[in-house]
Amino acid sequence: MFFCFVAGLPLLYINNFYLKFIHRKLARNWNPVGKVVVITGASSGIGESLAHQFARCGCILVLCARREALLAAVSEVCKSYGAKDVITATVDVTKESEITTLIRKIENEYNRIDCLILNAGISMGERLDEINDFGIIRQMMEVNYFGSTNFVYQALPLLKRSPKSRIVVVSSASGIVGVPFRTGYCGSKFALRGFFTALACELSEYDIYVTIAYPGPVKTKINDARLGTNPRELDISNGITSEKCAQIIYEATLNGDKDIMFENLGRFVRLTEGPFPYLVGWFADQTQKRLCEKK
Ligand SMILES: NC(=O)c1ccc[n+]([C@@H]2O[C@H](COP(=O)([O-])OP(=O)(O)OC[C@H]3O[C@@H](n4cnc5c(N)ncnc54)[C@H](O)[C@@H]3O)[C@@H](O)[C@H]2O)c1
Repeated sequence: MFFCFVAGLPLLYINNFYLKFIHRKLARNWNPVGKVVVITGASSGIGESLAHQFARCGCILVLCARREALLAAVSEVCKSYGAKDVITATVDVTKESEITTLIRKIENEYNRIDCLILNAGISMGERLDEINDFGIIRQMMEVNYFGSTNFVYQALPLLKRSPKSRIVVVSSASGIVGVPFRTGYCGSKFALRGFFTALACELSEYDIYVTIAYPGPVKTKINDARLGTNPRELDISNGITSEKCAQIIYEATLNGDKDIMFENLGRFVRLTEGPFPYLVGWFADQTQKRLCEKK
């Protein structure tokens, strides 16, 4: 039995590679020029870099986040980079009515969405028994999970009006492996994986491509807004830049890839999390403890 499994592994690998090839072939011919690209959490970090990346391709950008002044600044840069048009909207993704208003606005202006990038998110840095308000865990789910799932729910009719449209959700490596000090964060990102994997199946008949990105550390200001009374800071100084992260996400979006594992470590974790859960769990535990410094 074991021998059959080991001997069959290369076959499984080749099969998977073949299916990926077919998938990319079907997703092909999606030219970003003039496409309506909606990005949540576009005021800073990965979202801002994604806005720059798509602006350079002459896209029509709809940028949303909560901080109006920052959004306006991102919009100016995008215009100078060649965006065909830029709309900014102050939207808190936890507020259903604000999402609805934006979707109506996009429908009136463009009557379609070609690419929806669900990037808005917040982080945390405390153990569950250090948290003095369970509201933190709820807030994680409200922003990271319900913010993205409600947005895609409301945007679906417009996504269906565009051939081969794209949905991209920015999860995290912590959406594949549980790590300490991040129960709520991991919970929200794991949940995104389940939701969007299922949604990808449902949408295949409409020729809509769903990409889930699982970045490891990225050098952004995400730590500035982490929840908690005295949260630990995850040292992301050795992470990739947000520009690099955006470029990887952009290429996977064009390919219509199902998921994105970022660096070699991420790919290793992906391959080993199923067969070697104790090893991956121990490794994640050690790494997080090393990276998290008490403020
Ligand atoms: N930085 C990392 O190391 C890292 C690693 C993996 C995944 N991620 C994920 O990448 C995404 C972007 O994070 P980032 O690192 O660029 O951090 P960031 O803090 O620079 O960006 C987060 C963005 O989300 C927006 N946002 C937060 N709450 C919101 C709300 N309620 N409504 C609307 N917008 C809201 C912020 O205003 C900001 O524009 C997040 O989903 C995060 O979980 C980050």
